[in-house]
Amino acid sequence: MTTFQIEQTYSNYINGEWVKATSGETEPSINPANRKEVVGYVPTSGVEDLNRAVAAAKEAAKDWRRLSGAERGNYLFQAANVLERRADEVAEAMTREMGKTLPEAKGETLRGVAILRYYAGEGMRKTGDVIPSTDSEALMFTTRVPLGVVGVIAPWNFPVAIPIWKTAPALIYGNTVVLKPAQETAVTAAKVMECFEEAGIPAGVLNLVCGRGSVIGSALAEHPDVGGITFTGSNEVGKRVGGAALARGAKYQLEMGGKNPIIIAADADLDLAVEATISGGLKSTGQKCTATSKVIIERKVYDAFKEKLLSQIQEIRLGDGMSSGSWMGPCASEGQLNTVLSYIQKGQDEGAVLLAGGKRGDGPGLEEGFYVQPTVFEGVESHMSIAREEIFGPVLALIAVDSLEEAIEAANDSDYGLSASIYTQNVGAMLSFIRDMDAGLVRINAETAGVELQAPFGGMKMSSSHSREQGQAAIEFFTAIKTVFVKS
Ligand SMILES: NC(=O)C1=CN([C@@H]2O[C@H](COP(=O)(O)OP(=O)(O)OC[C@H]3O[C@@H](n4cnc5c(N)ncnc54)[C@H](OP(=O)(O)O)[C@@H]3O)[C@@H](O)[C@H]2O)C=CC1
Ligand SMILES: O=C(O)CCC(=O)C(=O)O
Repeated sequence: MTTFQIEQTYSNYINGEWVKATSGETEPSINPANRKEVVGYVPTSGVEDLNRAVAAAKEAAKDWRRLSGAERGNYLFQAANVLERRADEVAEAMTREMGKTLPEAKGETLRGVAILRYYAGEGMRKTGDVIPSTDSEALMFTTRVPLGVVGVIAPWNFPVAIPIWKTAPALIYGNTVVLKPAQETAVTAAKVMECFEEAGIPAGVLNLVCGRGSVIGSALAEHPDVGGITFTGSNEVGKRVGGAALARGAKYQLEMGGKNPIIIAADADLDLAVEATISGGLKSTGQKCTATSKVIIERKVYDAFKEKLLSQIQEIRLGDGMSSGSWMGPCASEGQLNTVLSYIQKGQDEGAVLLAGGKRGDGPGLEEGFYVQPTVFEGVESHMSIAREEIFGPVLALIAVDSLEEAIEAANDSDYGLSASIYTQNVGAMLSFIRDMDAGLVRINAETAGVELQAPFGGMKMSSSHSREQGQAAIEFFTAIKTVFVKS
C-alpha cells in the first residue's frame, strides 16, 4: 500500500521552494503500460527558470562548500532515510512512469538509498596526499576543491539511481547541483527531490528544473556559471553536451551507449549462460546501457544454447509492471517502442533471421501499452545495424563463432566499449578475455548488466568521455586538485 497518487501537478524545486515554470506550462507524463493514464503533469520550463536555479545554486555554494564533509554527509544520510521510508511510493511512481516492473523499481530505489549512504560516508574520507617537497623546510600536499555548480542531465531508464549517483558525489564534495531529469520521468525525479527537501537540504544546494532537453539541457551545458556537467543518455546528445562544456572550459562527464556482448564458450554452463543472457538482455525491457545485445556463441554449443534460450524466452510474461505476474514491462515511451520496432525491421531487411518475437506485444491488457515482444535474431553479421547500433530494447542478436579468439574479435568489433561478459570454466579463457576485451566493465560468469555502486563505472571508445562514475572514482570528476606548498 503506497501513498502515490496519479494526475498530480508537479513543480520545479528552486532555492528551496516548489515553483511553477514561469510560463505556467505543464505537460502530461504518460504511463507506458497504459497511454490513457496520466501519471502526473510536469513543468515545461524555460531558460529563465534554469537561470534562476543556477543563480540559487551559485549563491548556496558559498556556504555549502565551507561545511565539513561530515556535515554534508549528514544531509545525505537523512535523505537516504527518507527515501528508504518512501521507497514504495517512489518505486510505484517509477513503474507507472517508465514501465519497469515494480520489483525492479523497488530494487533501484533501494540502490539509491545505498548510494546516498555510501557517499555520506565519503564525507569522512581523505581528500589529499602529503608529497615530499625538495625544500626540507616546506610542507607540500594536495587537497581537493569543488567545481562550484554542477549540472546533472539524467536519462529516463534509471530515474532514481542515475540522478542520485551523480548528485550524491557532487554534493558530498562540496558542489551545489541543478538537476535536469528526463522529461519522461520528471514525476519520479520530483519524488526524489521531495526526499531531499524532507531531509532538510539547505535552500539552493539542490535544484530541479524540468523541461525539454533541447531547451533546459542545452542551456545548462552552455551556462557560464556551471562548472561541471555530468550527462547520461544518447551519443548524439552527449557529444553536443560535451562540446558545449568544452567550448567554455567547463568540466564534463559523458556516459552514453553500449553494444554489450556476452560470449558463450564451448565449456560454459549453458543453463547459467542462458539465465544471464535473458536477465542481462531483457530485464528493464533491454533499456540499460549495460544490456546484453550481442550473444556470441562457440559453434560447438550453438544449437544447445539456442534451444534453451528460445524455450525460456517463450515463458516470458509481458505486462504492466505494477502486476505481480509481469516479468517484462513496456518500452518507456512510444518513441522508444518505434525505435525498437524499426531496428527489428532493419534486422529483417538486412538479412538476419528472426527466431522469436519481432512484433508489438499484444493480448489482453496490452492494448494501450508500448509493448514489444522479446526478440531473437540469428545469422547476424557484423555489418548489420542490429550488430552495431544501440537498440535499447529487448532484442538479442546471436552470432556463431569457431573459437575464443574469434569470439573476442567479434565482441570488440564495435564503436562502443561499456560492458562485456564471458561464460566459461577455463581460467586461461577468462584471463584472455580480461586482457583483450575493450570494455570498461568485464564480467566473468555474470551478466553484462548490473553495476556495483562502490566500483568505478564507465566505458571505453564511444561509450563514455573516459572518466568514471561511482565509487571513489567519482571524486576525480566532481573536484579539482589543488597542490599546496607551505613555507613559514
Ligand atoms: N546510456 C544510457 O543509459 C542511455 C542511453 N540512451 C540512448 O539514447 C537513445 C535515445 O533516448 P533519449 O531519451 O532520446 O536520450 P537523450 O540523450 O535525448 O536524453 C538524455 C537526457 O538528455 C536530455 N537532452 C535531450 N536533448 C538535449 C540537448 N540538446 N542538450 C542537453 N540535454 C538534452 C534529455 O532531456 P529530455 O528528457 O527532454 O529528452 C534527457 O534528460 C536511447 O534509445 C538509447 O539508445 C537513452 C537513455 C539512457
Ligand atoms: O546496469 C546497471 O545497473 C546500470 C546501467 C546504466 O547505468 C544505464 O543503463 O545507464
